[in-house]
Amino acid sequence: MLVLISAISLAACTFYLARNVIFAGDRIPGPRRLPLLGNTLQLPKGHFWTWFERLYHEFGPIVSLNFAGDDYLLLSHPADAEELLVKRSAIFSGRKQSVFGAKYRSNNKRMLLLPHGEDLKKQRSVFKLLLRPNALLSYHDRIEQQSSRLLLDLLEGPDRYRDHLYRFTATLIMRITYGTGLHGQESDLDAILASNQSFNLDALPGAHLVDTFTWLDYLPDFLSPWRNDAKRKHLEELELFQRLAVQVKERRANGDDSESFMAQVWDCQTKYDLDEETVAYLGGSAFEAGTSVTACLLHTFLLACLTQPDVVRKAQAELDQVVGEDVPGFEHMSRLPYMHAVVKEALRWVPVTPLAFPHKCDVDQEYKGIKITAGTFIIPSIWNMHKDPRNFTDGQIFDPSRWYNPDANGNVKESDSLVDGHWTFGFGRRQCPANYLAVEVVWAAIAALLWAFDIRNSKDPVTGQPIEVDPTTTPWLDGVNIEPAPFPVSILPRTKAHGEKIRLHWKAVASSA
Ligand code: HEM
Repeated sequence: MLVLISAISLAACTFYLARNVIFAGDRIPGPRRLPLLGNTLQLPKGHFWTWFERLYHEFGPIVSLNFAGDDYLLLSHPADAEELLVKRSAIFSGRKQSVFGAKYRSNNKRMLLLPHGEDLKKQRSVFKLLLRPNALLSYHDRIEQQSSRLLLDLLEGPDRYRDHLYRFTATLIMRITYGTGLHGQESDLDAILASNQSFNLDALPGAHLVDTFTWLDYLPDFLSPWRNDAKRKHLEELELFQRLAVQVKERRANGDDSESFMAQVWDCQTKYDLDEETVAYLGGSAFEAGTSVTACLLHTFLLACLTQPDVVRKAQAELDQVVGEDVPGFEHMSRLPYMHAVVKEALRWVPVTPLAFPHKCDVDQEYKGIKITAGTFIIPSIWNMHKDPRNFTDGQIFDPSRWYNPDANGNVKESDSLVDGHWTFGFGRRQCPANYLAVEVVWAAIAALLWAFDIRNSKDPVTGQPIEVDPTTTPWLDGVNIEPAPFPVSILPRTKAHGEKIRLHWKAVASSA
C-alpha cells in the first residue's frame, strides 16, 4: 500500500512541477506560484475579496491563480463574466466535485454543488418555477408578519440586533419552505441551522485533505475515518430534510391546502421526475442557501445607515409621506421610489457574496487569445465589479441617488427591477435561483426598519460622544457570505407612537404567524 501511495504522490508531484514550473512561461498574468502549492500560501487568512481587489489592480481584469493544483481565473470586468459565464454558460456552469461535501455528505443531491447536467437543470427549473415573481404573492403575508416580529424583537432588545436578524431570516425561510404548521418547529429550526453551519465549515477550501488529494478516496474505509464522518452527516441531514418534507406531504393529504415551497415541490414531483431524496434536498437547499446570506446583507445595511444619516432621513421622509402611520407593506412598494433606490444600493454597496461561488469550465475554451483548459475554475469578483469606477462612480460610498429614477408620476418605473443593474446574484445558469424572493424579503425588512427606527451611532456612556464606526477599518466576518463583526449602533423607535404601533401591529398579525 505504501509503495502505491508513494508512486501516486510522485506522479502527482511530477505533474504539478511540469505544469507550474517548467511550462510557466506563457501564463496569463498573476502572482508567482510555488511548485505544488501554487498560490495557496499567499491566500490571506480572511478578507479574500480585498486580496482579489489588489490582484485586479496589479495584474488586470483576468488573473491566473493556482490553489493546490487547481487552476483558477479571477474575473473583474463584467463584460468578461457576461461572455464566459452567461453567453457560454453551457460550458462554464460546473462546480468543483468535492469528495467530502458533494459526493459523500450530499450524495450528489445538493444544488449548490451539483455539476452542470440534467440533475442541476431539474432542480433549478423547480426553483425558478416556484419562486418566479408572480408566484411570490402567496408569501407576502409571511414576509410582512416576520418583518413585524423583527421590529418587535429590535424594540425589546436592540443590543441583540444580529441575533434578531438571523432569527428573522431563518424563521421566515423555514415558513416559506415548509409552511407554518410544523410540529416542534423551534427545535427543527435549531437542527436545520446546526446542519447548515456544519455544512458551511465542511465546504471551506482546505477543510478536508481528500478534496486536495482526491486519490485519498481510493483508500479503504479503515484508513479513511473522514468518509464515515461525511456519510454520517449525510444520513443525519437527510433524515431531517425528509422528515420536514414528509410532514408537508401528510398535511396536504389531510386537507391542509396552505401554500409552501415544499407543498408545490410535491405537486411537481412527477412532472420533473424527482426522487424522494432530491425532494428533501430541495427544501434543505432553500433553507441553507437563503438564511445566512439575507441576514448578512441586512446586517451590512445597518452599517450603511451609520455612514449616511442623510439617506436614512430622506427615506423616512418618503415613508412618512406615502405610508404615514402604518407599517409599510408590499402595497406601498411601487409608490416608494427612494426606498427602491436604497434597497438596490444595499444590494450593491457590499455584495454579500463578494466572489459568488466558483464556476467550473467543462470543455477547453479560447477567449481573448487565452487558452482556458477544462477543469479551470472561474471566480467572478462581484466586489471588484461593484467598486470599479468604470461601473459605479465613488463605489465605496453608499449612495442610493445613483439608482433614483422614478417615472413621470413619481412612482417606481415598471421596468426598474431590484434584481437588475448589479451582479449581486451571480451569473448565468448558476445565478441565484431565488433572486426575486430575496429582493422582496430585503425590501420588506429595510422598509420596516427605516419606518420604525432611528439607526444612529451609539454614544460613549462616559463622554456622551458618538462612537464612530468606519466600514473600511471595521472587522468583517467572512466565509462565502460576508458581514461586519457586530458594531455599536443605536436602534431606537423614531417616536413613542412608532413604538406603540410596533406592538399593536405584531399583536394584530401574530395569530396568523
Ligand atoms: C440577498 C439575498 C441573496 C443573495 C445576495 C444571493 C446570492 C447568491 C449568489 C451570488 C449565488 C451564486 C451564484 C453563482 O454561482 O454565480 C447564489 C446561489 C444560490 N442561492 Fe442565493 N442569494 C440570496 C438569497 C437566496 C435565497 C433566499 C435562497 C433560497 C430561498 C437562495 C438560494 C440559492 C441557491 C439554491 C443557490 C445555488 C444555485 C446553484 O448553484 O445553481 N438564495 N445566491
